[in-house]
Amino acid sequence: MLADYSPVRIQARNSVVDAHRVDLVLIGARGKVGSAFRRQLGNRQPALLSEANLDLRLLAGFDRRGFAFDTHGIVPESIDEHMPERGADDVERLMSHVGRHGGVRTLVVDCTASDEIADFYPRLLMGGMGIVAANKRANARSLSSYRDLQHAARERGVPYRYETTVGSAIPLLGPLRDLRLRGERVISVQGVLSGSLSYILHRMHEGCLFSAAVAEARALGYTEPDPMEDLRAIDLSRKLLVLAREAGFAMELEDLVIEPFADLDIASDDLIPALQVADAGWKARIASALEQGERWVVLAEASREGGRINLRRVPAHSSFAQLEPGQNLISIRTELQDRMPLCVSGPGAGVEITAAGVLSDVVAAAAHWTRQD
Ligand SMILES: NC(=O)C1=CN([C@@H]2O[C@H](COP(=O)(O)OP(=O)(O)OC[C@H]3O[C@@H](n4cnc5c(N)ncnc54)[C@H](O)[C@@H]3O)[C@@H](O)[C@H]2O)C=CC1
Ligand SMILES: N[C@@H](CC=O)C(=O)O
Repeated sequence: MLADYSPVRIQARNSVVDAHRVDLVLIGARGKVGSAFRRQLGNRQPALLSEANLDLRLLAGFDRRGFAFDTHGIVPESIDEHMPERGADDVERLMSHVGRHGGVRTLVVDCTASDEIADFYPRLLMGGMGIVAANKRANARSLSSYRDLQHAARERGVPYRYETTVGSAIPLLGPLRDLRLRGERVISVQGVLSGSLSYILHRMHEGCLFSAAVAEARALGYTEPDPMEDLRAIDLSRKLLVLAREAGFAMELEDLVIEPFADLDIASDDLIPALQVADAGWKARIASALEQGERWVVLAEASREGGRINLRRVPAHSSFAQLEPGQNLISIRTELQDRMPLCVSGPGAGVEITAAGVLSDVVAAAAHWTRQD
């Protein structure tokens, strides 16, 4: 289970240098994104050491059921077999323990969809730990708690990155931040921001039934752990809120007008059969749009005045209607890019691509610390 992690010195340009060590604590370690992240981390560790002087060690990993912790570092792929059961209060103990793990820079990587874990962020940042999150919850709370997190990270000089929370691995929040730093005011953002809804609608326009399309999106790892969060546009509203705030709009959830994609009252463990009640209705709506040369898309948009999410019919030749299944497209209008808005596009969901985005954030977070040395 343990890797041989003696202190690492590496050969670089005819001299020997110490690698920059960063310890990782992975939460949601055996979830879909967490597992893919571990595989990718394990594959990249040697190259990151030799090419970027980064010694990224997996110090701890845990999920709802178990945890593993070793000060020497854990081989990322070994967690599946070696994760003793955890007790109810272990998260609290583990977080305190990690906080005391003196001297070494520690980065908490949150691959859960958990409010309980998001509650720890202020303490982690104020305690000098960095955070990389695929979890959207913390940034989608009140504007003041969003700002407090930004402030805590800045004050303590620790990295806080969450690029994958909007548009998966599409570079979106970073470029938005760059626009703001150079003083370019964003006027509005608009786009197809949900990977699962993009996939489901695309498949329905190809003739797939609604319930079957949802089942496919779930099997592909595009949906949230609870797919109803996608269908009710709850996940999408979190994304829009984060995107709007990163664009510089002082936005609260109440400023968004949200039309759920499918507002079914389902309290069943057997979700897919329960969704079949909506199959016929969707079939008719899709047929009617196609007959008129149109397609349905779920658009999310925000400006300083507010935001909205709704299902719309758009001409079949328009950019939003032409997306591949699961693809996102975001158009950003700024003072300097108004007539020709800045557009970014790419896969909006998917386990491997999201894990790759998390790994990019981890590397960027480690590089943030490296620059302070
Ligand atoms: N699948 C995708 O395309 C994308 C996913 N994300 C985000 O990634 C996150 C993870 O998604 P998945 O891997 O699909 O979910 P998942 O359900 O497969 O995994 C979640 C993991 O978190 C753990 N967990 C939940 N609550 C916990 C708690 N209180 N303490 C410790 N562990 C806890 C679970 O045990 C599980 O290991 C979600 O926040 C999702 O929104 C973000 C961008 C894209
Ligand atoms: N459920 C999300 C996945 C990424 O956050 C989506 O459908 O976009």
